[in-house]
Amino acid sequence: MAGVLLWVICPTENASFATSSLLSLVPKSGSQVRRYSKVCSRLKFSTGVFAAASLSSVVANPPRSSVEKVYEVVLKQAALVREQKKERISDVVAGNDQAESMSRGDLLNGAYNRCGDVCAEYAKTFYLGTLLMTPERRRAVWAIYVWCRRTDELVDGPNASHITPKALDRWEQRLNDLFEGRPYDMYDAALSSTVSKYPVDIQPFKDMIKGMRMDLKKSRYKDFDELYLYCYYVAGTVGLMSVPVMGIAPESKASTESVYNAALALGIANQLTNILRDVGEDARRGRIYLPQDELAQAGLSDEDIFKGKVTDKWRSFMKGQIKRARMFFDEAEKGIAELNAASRWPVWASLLLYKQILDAIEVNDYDNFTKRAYVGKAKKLASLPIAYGRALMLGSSKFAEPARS
Ligand SMILES: CC(C)=CCC/C(C)=C/CC/C(C)=C/CC/C(C)=C/[C@@H]1[C@@H](COP(=O)(O)OP(=O)(O)O)[C@]1(C)CC/C=C(\C)CC/C=C(\C)CCC=C(C)C
Ligand SMILES: [Mn+2]
Repeated sequence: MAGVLLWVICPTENASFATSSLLSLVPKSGSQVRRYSKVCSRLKFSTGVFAAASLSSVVANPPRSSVEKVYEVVLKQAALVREQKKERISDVVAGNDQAESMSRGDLLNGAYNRCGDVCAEYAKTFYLGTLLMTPERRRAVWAIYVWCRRTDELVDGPNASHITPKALDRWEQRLNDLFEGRPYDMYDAALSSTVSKYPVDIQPFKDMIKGMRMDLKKSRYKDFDELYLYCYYVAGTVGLMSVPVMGIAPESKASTESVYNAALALGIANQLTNILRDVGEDARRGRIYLPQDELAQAGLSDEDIFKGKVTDKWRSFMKGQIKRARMFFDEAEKGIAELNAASRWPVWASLLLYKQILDAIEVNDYDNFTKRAYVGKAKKLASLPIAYGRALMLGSSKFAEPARS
C-alpha cells in the first residue's frame, strides 16, 4: 500500500533520490541494513525498478517502517510549499495582500519581540544566528522556537509531573485554534501570524505533540525503527517547520523534497546526539532511549545502563551510535546550501555546535553516565566564523543538485 501511495505522489526521480538517501543514512552492517534494504526495495518498487512479483517474494506485506511513514510527511510538506508558493505569487500579482492594521501590528510586534527574548534566553548562540536573517524570517523562527520550547516544557519542565494526555489534548486544541487565527495568548498570536504568512503546515506541530505523548508512556525503544519515529516526532519535525520560513534559495536546483529530507536529517541527528549525551541523566529517570536490540547485540542490558560503568562493550556500542548520528549530520549538510543565503549561517552554526557534542563524548572516553559532554565557549566561538565561511562559500549555485549525490 505504502509503495503504491509513494508511486502516486512521488515522481520517479524523487523516489529514487529517497532510496539512495535512505541507504546513505544507515550503517552498512547488521540487522539495520536488512531492515532498511526492505524499505529501499519498497521505494524502488514504487519507481517501477523492481517487478511486483520479485518484491513479493522478498517481503510479504511487511509493516510500514518509520522511515516510510516519515518520508510521506516530507513529500506532503514539500508539495504544500510548492502549491502555496504559487498561490502567494498570484495573490501578490492580484494585489490581494492585506496590510495589517496599525494597532494590531503593534501588539503583534510586541508578541514577536517576547518570542525573541525567550529565544535569546534559552538558546543564545542560535539567537545570535537568527540576527543575520531578514527581520521577517527571524521573528517567524523565534515564534516557532517558542512554541517548540513550550511544548517540550510540558513534559520536561517543572510542572511535568502534572501533565496528563488530557493536557496535551488541550495543547493540541490550542494549536488548531491558532492555525485557524484564534490564538490563546501572545506567543500563540506570534505563531498564528507566522503560519498565516509562510507555507507552514500543521502536521509537524501535531507530530511533535504526538512525540510528547509517546514520551509520557514509553521508556524503552525496541529497535532503531521505533527510536527513529520518536526522533522524528520531537526533532525532525522542527526541520520541517523551519524550512518554509528559512526559505529555499531561488537559484536552488535541488528538489524541494531533498531539502526537506536534509532538514529532517538535521533534526534526527540533533536528537540522536541529545540522547547519546544524556544517557546517564535519562537512566536516572528510568528511561533508556537506545535501541534495545542493538544493546542486546552488543551484550549489554538495561542493568548495565543503570550501573553506568564504561566497559569495552559500552565503548564499542557507543562508537556505532555516534557513527550513525554523524551519518545523519552528513545528510543534513548536503541540504544547507539550498537554503536562502541568509538562513545558511545559523543552520551551519547549530549543526557544527551540535556535532561537536559527539566529539566531546569521545573525549570523555564514552562516559556519558557521569560526565556531561559539552562544547566549551572557545570552541563555540570558533565555530561561528567556520559556519559563516561555509554559509558563504557553499551556496546552491556551486552545487547543482547536492542533496541527491
Ligand atoms: C536544509 C536544512 C538542513 C535545513 C535546516 C532545518 C532546521 C532549521 C532544522 C532544525 C533542527 C533542530 C534545531 C532540531 C531541534 C532538535 C531538538 C534539540 C529537539 C529537542 C527535543 C526534545 O529533546 P529532549 O527533551 O530529549 O532534550 P532537552 O534536554 O529538552 O534538550 C527538543 C527540546 C524539542 C524542542 C525543540 C526546540 C526548542 C528547538 C526549536 C528550534 C527551532 C524552531 C529553530 C531551528 C533553527 C535553527 C537555525 C537551528
Ligand atoms: Mn526536553
